[in-house]
Amino acid sequence: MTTAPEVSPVAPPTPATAWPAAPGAAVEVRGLTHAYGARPVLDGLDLTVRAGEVTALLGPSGCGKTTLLRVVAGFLRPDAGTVTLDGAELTRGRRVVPTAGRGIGYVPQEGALFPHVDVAGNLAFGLPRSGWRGRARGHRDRVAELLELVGLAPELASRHPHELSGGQQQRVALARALAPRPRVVLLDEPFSSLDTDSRRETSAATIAALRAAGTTAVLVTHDPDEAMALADRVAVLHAGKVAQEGPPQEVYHRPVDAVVARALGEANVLAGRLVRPEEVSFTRDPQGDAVVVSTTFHGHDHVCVVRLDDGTSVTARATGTDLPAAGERVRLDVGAP
Ligand SMILES: Nc1ncnc2c1ncn2[C@@H]1O[C@H](COP(=O)(O)OP(=O)(O)OP(=O)(O)O)[C@@H](O)[C@H]1O
Repeated sequence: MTTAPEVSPVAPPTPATAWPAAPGAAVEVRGLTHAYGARPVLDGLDLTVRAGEVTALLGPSGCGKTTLLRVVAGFLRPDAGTVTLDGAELTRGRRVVPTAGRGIGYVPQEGALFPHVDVAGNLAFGLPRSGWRGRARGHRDRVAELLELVGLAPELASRHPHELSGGQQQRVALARALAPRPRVVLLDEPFSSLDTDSRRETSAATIAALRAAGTTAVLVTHDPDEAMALADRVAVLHAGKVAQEGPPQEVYHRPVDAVVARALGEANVLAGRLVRPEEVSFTRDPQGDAVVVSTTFHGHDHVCVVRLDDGTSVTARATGTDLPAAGERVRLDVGAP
């Protein structure tokens, strides 16, 4: 059962309804610990989210990504640790700044929109409530601006959520989260329910909108390709902590351990050295030291599993049409792709 956090408000850092564009903000998470009953999920987790950047949180199902987002958003009170936004503490001991006072937007996987209200109504929900006179006009302008920001046509303002595609719905959910000009937006696997084409298009539009708004973002995903393609930095969660954080290239090519290496994609660990499948090449050779176990076609390339004579299994990526078949002998070379 999920229980509501006991919220003992401390003064929010700034009003959540600030109309002028807020600068990007950095979130600092220190020593965050949370257990559901006796089961620890976060265990002294540290994470820095840099201002104006997109940080992807990557990790397998159940590793605590959503739990971390819920703590940062203020939906869940942690057992221990601190969260600060722009240097202002959001948690202080067992007291927390309420969600509404944090200046943080949240985009869940799906189903975030109010079904009986049109798009304009959904967006208006995220807008500041101050200034009654001229508000309708101001809201109309802002709704148009928000739709443009997320790459949606202005005519969609009068549609209801069920008259939109899944990708369009997620863009409206993002626009609504951006409406009050939050300093940070947290996105919890926002593209997971979309099919491949819509996913690519929606994720690109989402990142473009975040960058245009200059909003700091945390994007939860368990897809390493998505994390590396979309984010400025990637943080890999493992065993309740951030195992490694850094730019995608760095985490991919210089993982701190095999767990991080595998979180970012296929990896071979040979005699203590990490080798990515694209760094392994092989040529047909009856005198070679390995035999092909399987070859799987992936459109852009093939993934080949090859077994060395000492029993070590190695995964390689290969392009071309004349590839050795299962059972053929090959010679392996390891080097830069
Ligand atoms: N309210 C809750 N009560 C008890 N256990 C929970 C609760 N919420 C989450 N958990 C458990 O805590 C662990 C972490 O869950 P969390 O949702 O944070 O993981 P996640 O990394 O976001 O997973 P996914 O990628 O599948 O969404 C899981 O084992 C989950 O079953």
